[in-house]
Amino acid sequence: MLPLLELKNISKDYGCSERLTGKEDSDFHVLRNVNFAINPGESIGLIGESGCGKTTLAKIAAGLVNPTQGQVLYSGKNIKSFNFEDMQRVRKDVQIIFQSSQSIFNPYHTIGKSLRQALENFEKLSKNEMEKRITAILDKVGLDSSFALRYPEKLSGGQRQRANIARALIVQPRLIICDEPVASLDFSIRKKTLDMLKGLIQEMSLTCLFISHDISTVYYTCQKVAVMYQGVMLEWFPLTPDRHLGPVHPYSRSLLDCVPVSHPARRIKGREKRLAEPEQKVLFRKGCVFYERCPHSQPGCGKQAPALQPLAEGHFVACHRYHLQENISVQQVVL
Ligand SMILES: Nc1ncnc2c1ncn2[C@@H]1O[C@H](COP(=O)(O)OP(=O)(O)OP(=O)(O)O)[C@@H](O)[C@H]1O
Repeated sequence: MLPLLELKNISKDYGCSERLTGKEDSDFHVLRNVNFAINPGESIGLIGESGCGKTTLAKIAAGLVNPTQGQVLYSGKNIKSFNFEDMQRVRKDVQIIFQSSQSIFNPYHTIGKSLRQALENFEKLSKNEMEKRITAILDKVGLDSSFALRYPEKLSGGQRQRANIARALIVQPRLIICDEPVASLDFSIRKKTLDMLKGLIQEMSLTCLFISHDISTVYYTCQKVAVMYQGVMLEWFPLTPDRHLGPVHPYSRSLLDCVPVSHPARRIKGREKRLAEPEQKVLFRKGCVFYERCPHSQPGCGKQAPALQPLAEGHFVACHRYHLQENISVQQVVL
């Protein structure tokens, strides 16, 4: 199957002010050789801690930011070769739901006017058709038509995030990128909003890239998970109901350990040690990016970066533990 969206060897550097003075290595490397593909109808979760480059990846995927290196393929075609009309199609087909709905809406426009503007960017509809689309989408996200006449400040955080979801879905996209869509919401409405989003993804047969720092949210909504650390993909694993192994990379497993467990007997001892903060941001170097924080690091890990290699069907991991120590089985390493 041809992926709907594919990122090939994507790197992104943000130049520092020193770059103007000619010091090229002062670039800030946010993404390094990231490969990513999403097939039509798939829901993939992308997890990693704050600042690892998730939003940058999402913006590159949506064509909002250019990568420093690498290619973005939409339906198999490099978007660099796209003309204005082709790019408009990508902008319509790929919509992002950002974490905070606070700054998404113009405070001087009603929700209805903002939704209308989103539609006008891509479709020529009569006034009547537009009003029908607005009422229908508000209804889908659980808001009645009176919300179209309200200003954003008159909505609660949860209602505004629903309106934000309506803004992304009203143009009938093919792929939605949900960038921490419930992180800014109260715990009491997170599950309800996630349920609604999950239902709409199924109902509208959408392809979904779900970004979160919380592995449990992704477990709830996706079929595959990609784990990123400091701009490098460390693991890809499937979330099938009969999964035996789950994630195996030490970083992915430490993310799993962060999920609150109610039963004291099932809590993991030594969690604080495994999740110790790095003393400083690790800049890209030869070895594994997780080397300094890894509870299982060996001298070889600091010298050579591990490649993302297959471990089982649909499961890839970039860790020397699995690929250098060939005499150790995966089960032995994980247990
Ligand atoms: N336009 C920019 N110019 C310079 N640096 C940037 C820019 N955008 C992002 N960064 C930096 O790139 C790094 C990755 O940012 P990004 O927003 O992609 O991370 P993230 O994983 O989405 O974080 P969070 O979960 O907190 O949103 C951060 O250190 C950020 O400061």
